[in-house]
Parts: sequence; C-alpha cells; structure tokens
Amino acid sequence: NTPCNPPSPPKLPIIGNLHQLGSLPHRSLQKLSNKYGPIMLMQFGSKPTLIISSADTAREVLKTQDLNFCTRASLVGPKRLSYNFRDFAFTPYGEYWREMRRICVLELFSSKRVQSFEFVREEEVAYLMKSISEFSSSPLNLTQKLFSLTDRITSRITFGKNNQGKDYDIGKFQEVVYEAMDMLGSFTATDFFPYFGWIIDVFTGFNNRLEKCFTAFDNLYQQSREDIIDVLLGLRTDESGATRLTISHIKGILMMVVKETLRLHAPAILLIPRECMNHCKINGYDIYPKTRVLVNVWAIGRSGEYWENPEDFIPERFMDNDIDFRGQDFDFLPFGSGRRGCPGINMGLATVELGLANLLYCFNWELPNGMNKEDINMDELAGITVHKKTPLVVVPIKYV
Ligand code: HEM
Repeated sequence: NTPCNPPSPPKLPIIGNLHQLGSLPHRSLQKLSNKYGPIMLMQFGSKPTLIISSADTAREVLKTQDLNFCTRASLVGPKRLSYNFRDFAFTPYGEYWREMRRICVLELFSSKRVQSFEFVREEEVAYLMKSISEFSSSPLNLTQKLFSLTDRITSRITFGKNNQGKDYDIGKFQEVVYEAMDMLGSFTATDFFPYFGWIIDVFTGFNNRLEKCFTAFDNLYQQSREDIIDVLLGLRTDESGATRLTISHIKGILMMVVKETLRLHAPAILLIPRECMNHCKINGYDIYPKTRVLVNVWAIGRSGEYWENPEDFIPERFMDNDIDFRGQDFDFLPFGSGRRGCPGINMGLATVELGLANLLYCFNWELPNGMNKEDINMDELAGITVHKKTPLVVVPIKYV
C-alpha cells in the first residue's frame, strides 16, 4: 500500500520547511494552510510535523483520536526546564503523567481548591489597585503591573511565599519568566537535527542561555521552601484587602469580553506540541508514530469559516450562543482539549475575571498624551505563549 501523505509545501534539502517558520510561526503557518489545507505535513529538519488548522481536523486529533496524539514532543528547552520532564505539562503520556494529572486535578485544580484560594486573589487584586492608585493621572506600565499580579498570586499559591509589602525587582523576575517562556516555546537545532544539532546549539549560545535560565529558576525554587500549609493558614485570619466585587457579580458582565480576548489572542497559539503515538488516519491521510503535531488554535480562532469579521473585537458575538472554551467547541480552543487539555482553566479564569473587573471598576483608563488607540503597538513576540512585544502604557484615572 502506498502511504497517502497530507499535502506539503515544497521543501529544501536538509532543512526541509524550516525556512518557512519565521519569527511568528502561527502567522506563517496560517498563510501556508490557506494554500495547502487544514492538514499539512511539514518537515522541520529531520522531524515530520503535522499542522492542524481547522475545527474538524482539531476535533479528530484532540477528541476522536486523542489516544493516538496525547503524548508530548520531547524538546530540549522543556526537558531542561522541567528537570527532565518531572513536571506534567511536557512529560510523555504514561503512568507518571496519569498519576500526576490525577493528583493535580483532584488536589490542586478542583473548583473547591480554586475557591479556597479566593482570599489570595482578593488580597493581591486589592494590593494591585492600591499600587495603581499611586499613579493616578500619570502613565503606568500596565503590562508589568499585571505580570506582578500573576506572579504574586502564583508564588503564594505554589510556594506559600508572601511578597506583601516587599518591593522586589519584578522587572528582573519578569525577564527570567519571559526568557523561560521563550526557551519553552522555541525549537533548538537539536530538536530538528538530533544527531548534530547540539553542536549548532553550543555555537549559537542557546545551551548557555538555557543553563542560565535553568539556574535562575532553580534559585527561585530554592528560595521558596516555606511550609505552604502554615503560611496559608496564617493568611486566612488576615482580614485586610477585601475587594468590592465577587466572582458571581462580575461573571455576567465580563465573560463576553474574556471569551473574545481569548479568541483573538489565545496565549498558547499552537498548544503545547504533541506527538503521534500510533499509525492512524486523519481525513484519509496516513499519520505515522513520532510525527509532531501543532494545532494552530490562533488561526482557527481567526478563521472566516467560523467567525464573522474574524479580525474584529466584538464581544457581543458570544451573547446569543453557548460557545465555550472548555474543549468541546473545536473552533474555539484557547485551553486545548482532550486528555492533555488545560487543567488550570478555573484557576486562570478566576484571576483574569477578578483582576479585569477591578481594573474597570476602580479606574477610568486613558492613553498617554496625544496617543490614539491606533497608535498602540500590537506587535507580538512568540514563545510557548505569545505576548505583546512592547508593554502597554496607560493612564489610570481614579473614580471619585
Ligand atoms: C488563561 C490562562 C490559561 C491558558 C490560556 C492555558 C492554556 C493551556 C493550553 C493551550 C494547554 C495545552 C493544551 C493541549 O495540549 O491541548 C495547557 C496545558 C496545561 N495548563 Fe494551562 N492555561 C492557562 C492557565 C493555566 C493555569 C492557571 C494552570 C495551573 C494552575 C495551568 C496548567 C496547565 C497544565 C499543567 C497543562 C498541561 C496539561 C497536560 O499536559 O496534561 N494552565 N494550558
């Protein structure tokens, strides 16, 4: 039987299609899929990679044939930064992943647990509002402030580390995290050419960068060995910093807006790379084990096939339907789907909703002198997640 391969853009010798990836792969791959179709087979160095760019093919990979595609591609950056896959986001499918996921879903990401950390979110959001009011009527780097909010909440939930009142160098920490996001999201020469790529990685300085990043993170973990239970129990008695809104108040007002933002700006544009485990067929094409799989959820979220005026920000589009992001609507997959879908949805949303509601409730927002909204630089920087290249600087005006 002759194998029936998915369509492929023409390749160059040795590098294959690497030259077509560009610095913003989600955009280059979207353009190519408009030409070659929703399922494309590309060759990145020696690694065959399947690019999925439609709701139907995403359903096939993430739901119908989830069991064939639920392992992760083994990549150099994630391997080092996850202490040789001792996390569970990048770890291969198997007994260890199953056990970790079971514990995390039951113990860490359950609705009960997410609720039990509401006081942390409320205190930290109140702290953020207080620190923004100091800037009232003058320009403020909102990107950095929001980064500091998520950092503080994550540190307290994960390590029990309380930064309350401590003026530490958030800019420096943000640099380390952005660097790690970049390392987790970028492919290295070794990822494409396992036998000799490491030589290129030594020469390009990638290995050096990776080691520095690993050491910076390792130090962070070392500093964070407090007893989480004690710290959290201690904080429970602290009544300060209550916010004026509860989740149920804001859900109704904001959930339109949040969904539309995740449609246009899904942070994990290509999900976390998966890998085919067994020979199978998708749309009649043969897919072989070890083929890497990238699902371009960014392109699916902006496809005119599913969305009217797809490039426009129209929160009302979610008003008269129950399209949801929990992995059942395959035209809208900001959290992925299936066995490897994001288990942290509730935790992520709770922070986004509370933060956003308070930012809008406490302040009116203006642009710095003479700027129009068209002047905002929306250039992107891609890593494992995509973010704005330049920070958002805005002026908070306090309501009296
Ligand atoms: C708005 C916030 C978030 C977004 C958009 C997001 C998105 C994603 C996406 C797209 C994936 C890959 C899914 C796939 O391959 O199908 C993922 C996986 C994952 N996410 Fe999230 N996530 C968010 C927040 C969180 C939070 C707050 C946590 C933890 C507290 C978390 C923990 C994880 C883990 C552990 C995985 C890997 C799961 C596995 O491989 O089994 N995420 N996330």
